[in-house]
Parts: sequence; structure tokens; C-alpha cells
Amino acid sequence: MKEKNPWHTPVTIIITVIGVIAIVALVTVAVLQNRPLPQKYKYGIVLDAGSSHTALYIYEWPAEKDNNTGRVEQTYSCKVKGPGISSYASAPLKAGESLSVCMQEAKQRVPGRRHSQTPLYLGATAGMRLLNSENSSASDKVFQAVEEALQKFPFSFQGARILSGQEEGAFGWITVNYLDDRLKQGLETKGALDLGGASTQISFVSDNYDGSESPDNAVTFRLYGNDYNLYTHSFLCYGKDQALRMTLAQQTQSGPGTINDPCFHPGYTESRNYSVLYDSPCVSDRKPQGPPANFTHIGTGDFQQCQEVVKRIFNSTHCKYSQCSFNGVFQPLLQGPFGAFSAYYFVMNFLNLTDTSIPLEAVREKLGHYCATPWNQLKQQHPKVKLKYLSEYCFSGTYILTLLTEVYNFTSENYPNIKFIREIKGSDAGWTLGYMLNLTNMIPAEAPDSPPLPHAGYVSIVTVIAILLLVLFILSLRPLWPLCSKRPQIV
Ligand SMILES: Nc1ccn([C@@H]2O[C@H](COP(=O)(O)OP(=O)(O)OP(=O)(O)O)[C@@H](O)[C@H]2O)c(=O)n1
Repeated sequence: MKEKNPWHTPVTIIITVIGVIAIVALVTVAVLQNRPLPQKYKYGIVLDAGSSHTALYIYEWPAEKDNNTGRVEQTYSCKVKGPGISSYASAPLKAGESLSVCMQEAKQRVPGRRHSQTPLYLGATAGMRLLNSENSSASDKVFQAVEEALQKFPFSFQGARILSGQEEGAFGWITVNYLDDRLKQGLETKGALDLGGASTQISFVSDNYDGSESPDNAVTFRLYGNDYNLYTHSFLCYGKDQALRMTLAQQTQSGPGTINDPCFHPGYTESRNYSVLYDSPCVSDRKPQGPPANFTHIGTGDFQQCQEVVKRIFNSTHCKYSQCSFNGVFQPLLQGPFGAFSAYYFVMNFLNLTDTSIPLEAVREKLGHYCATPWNQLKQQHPKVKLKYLSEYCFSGTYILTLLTEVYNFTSENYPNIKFIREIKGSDAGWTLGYMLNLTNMIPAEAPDSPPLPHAGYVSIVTVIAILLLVLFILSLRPLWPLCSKRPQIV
């Protein structure tokens, strides 16, 4: 007679079904309860009012990770048409108006329901520092016009102000290290080299610097549970546009009608106005007495001589500290990798010199060759590049190389530690992100608590445990397995 399968008894079937349902329910509840919520985002807008132009950046981060664990990313940038706001000193209303195209665009990009909670900041750098130093009422009027224009937008406007040089340096350093994930992980930090139009910043952490020597250069932070003693210095007037003015001022001290400039290409000829050249606090006190109205600026294209002319704008004669970069400013020993951005990148990228594994000697040789290229030939080779930019790359490249190697003291050994960067993981390198992270308290002093397991790990463990329970459950029913416990005896 055929023996009845004991698995088919109603009790076993019911227990097994209930067990399976219970385990499936356990896994489902655990997974649903802990699944990541659909992403909602928060936004922040920063306007970088630089000396040469203004740029708008929109940042975005997951709303539920507001408490310091979410990643802030740049999702949009807009270059404001026209010059920097400091150039509107004689027509301040136009400074406000100039921002409207980018601001309208920001209104479209940030979802409407988030407008009123989105902070909007405007930070001005060296252009406004210079205007404020020579004419503070003109600078106030520009700010007033800009603030009135920005208040008309539906964002949460947090004010417009001038950043100090130290803030500009420190926030640039935070941006680079935040985007590189060096802060959260407590890794060795990266120095920040920023070259603007009117100022330049150098910021890095050095074992040789604890802030006791030249405390004015120190910024201390506690970020994600780590302490940092940052060295930072901003050199006003040493951005590349003002540095060019100073170099031209050096060459026109006697008020000549013509200068032969090794930093411009052979065949380059331009008539320049003395009043325009000397219309900046960086050079105004050196204006020659009774010069002609104009001088003829003639290029000779000689890198070596250009470097000599450039060197003259750096004063290395006095230093009251253990060591200085120039103009009596303390600088500790260079340490670690460096990210060089803004004009460092624009210029070196144009010159095809962003690869720092190229030996310094070869870089100098290439630059020498570039500077010697006739102006007409260059214009033909780069018909789309703005002539003002094109004419200045020889000077700018020479200035960058001189600043890095003769002044900051980068050598053939540590020059490869520099990386010329425009952006990191899609966000522009610059002070704006660091500024916003600071003002929104997005970087905590202490390391935030994080869940012991990521969601995927949690789900896997719950599933494995559930399967194990199922197997144990089935095994526990072994006594009910007649096929196993009572094997038919074959006699
Ligand atoms: N494709 C580009 C874009 C910009 N520049 C130059 O790069 C310099 C620096 O630009 P930026 O970093 O925008 O400086 P600003 O913020 O304007 O200057 P600062 O920070 O000194 O106020 C300016 O001289 C600008 O003319 C350049 O040579 N090539």
C-alpha cells in the first residue's frame, strides 16, 4: 500500500505556511521601515562679486541630511555679463541691474516651493576691497544698489559684504578639502592657491606652523572632530590684472612715450593712456609727474627678460620672521599637495601647461617659445580668443611661474605637488562653497554620528538571518519527517 507523505499532513502544511509568511513579513517590515526616503533637496545661492566679473553658483544637498552628513554639490553656475561690480562706482544702479539675468535663471532652476527658504549670499573680493579703500562712499553705494536688486528676488537674501583676504583664502581651502573628502575622513589636507584679478591667496597646513609666529596668518578650525592650524595670506594688488598694472608702472616710471615690454609678443603695439593705467590704488602713488597723455606699448616677447621685470614687483629685502615669501610677509615651509585654481587654471590651461609632471625647465622653455611667437601669428592661431586675454597670456604665464617658483619657493621637487584645477567633482574650486558651508553650519566641529550599517548592508543581514531562521524552522520539524525518521526497512 502506498505510504502517505507526512509533509502533506494539514498541521505541517499550516505551520510551514505560517512560518514562511511570518519571515516574509519580518523582512518586508524591516526593509520598508528602513528604506531611504525619496530625496528632497535644499538649495543655497552664492554670488562671487570678483574684481573682473561676478559669477552666481547654485548649490544643492539632500534635505534630510541637512545635519552635516549630506554632500553639497554645485548644480549650476552663471557668469554675469559685464565687469565686476567695483567697476560700476560711477553708475551703481547698473551694478544691481547687471545681476538680473543670472538671478532670473536661478529663479527658474530652484524649485518654486523652495525659494523662500533658499539663502542667497553675495560676497565681494579684492575689487571691492580696493574701491572701499580709495572711496568708501562709492563702495557703499554699489552695495546699496546690489542689495536693493537682490531683495527683489523671492530668495532669503542674507546680505552683501566684502570678504577679508583671510576669509577668501580660508574658504577656498575649505572648498578644496571638502570636495576632496579630506575633511570628513581626516586625511592630509591640500593647500589652496587662488589667483584672482586683483588679489592672490595662498593657504596650507604646515607642521612648521602653529600660529605663534605671525599670528595674523593663522586660522584655526575644528572640523569633523579634527583640529587644523591653517596658514593663509592674501596679497592685495597681486592678482594678475593688478600685477600687470604694477609691472607696467615699473616700466613707465620716467613717463616715457614708448616702452618695449618683454612680456608682450613681438609685433604687439597698443596705445595706452597713463591716467587709465594709474587709476588704481595699487599704482596711483607711483604715477610719474607730467607724463604725456598716452604711451605706446610695444611687445618684444622675451620670457627671461619678462621674468626679470616681473620679479621687480616683489620686494624680498626685508623679513622680520624666520622666513618670508615677499613684502615682509611670513610664510612657513611649503607642505603637502596643492590645488591651484581660478586664473592659475585659466592661464596654464590655455598655455597647455597644466601637467605638472613636465619638468620646470621644460615649462620655462615652452613659455619662452610662446612669448616669442609673433602677435600676428598668434591672432591667426586663436581667432576666437578675446584679444585682451590673448595678449596677456605671456605675461600671466610668466607671472604665475615667477610667483610659484621665485616667491613661494616651489622647486623642481615639489612643483609636481601642484595640480591646476578648475573644478572638483563638478563643483568649481573657489571660496564660494566654503563660504556657504560655513554660513549654513554645514560642517560640524565634531564627527557626526553615522548609522552602523548602510541601508544595503542592513537589508542583506536581515535577509540572511530570515533565511537561516526558515532553514532552522524546517529542521526543527524533523520529527515530523517520517521519511527521514522511519525509513522503510528492506528485509
Ligand atoms: N577664461 C578666462 C577667464 C578669466 N581670466 C582672467 O582670470 C583672472 C581671475 O579671474 P577670477 O578668478 O574670476 O578673479 P576675480 O574673482 O574677478 O578677482 P578677485 O578674486 O581678485 O576679485 C581675471 O584676470 C580674468 O581676466 C582669464 O584669463 N581667462
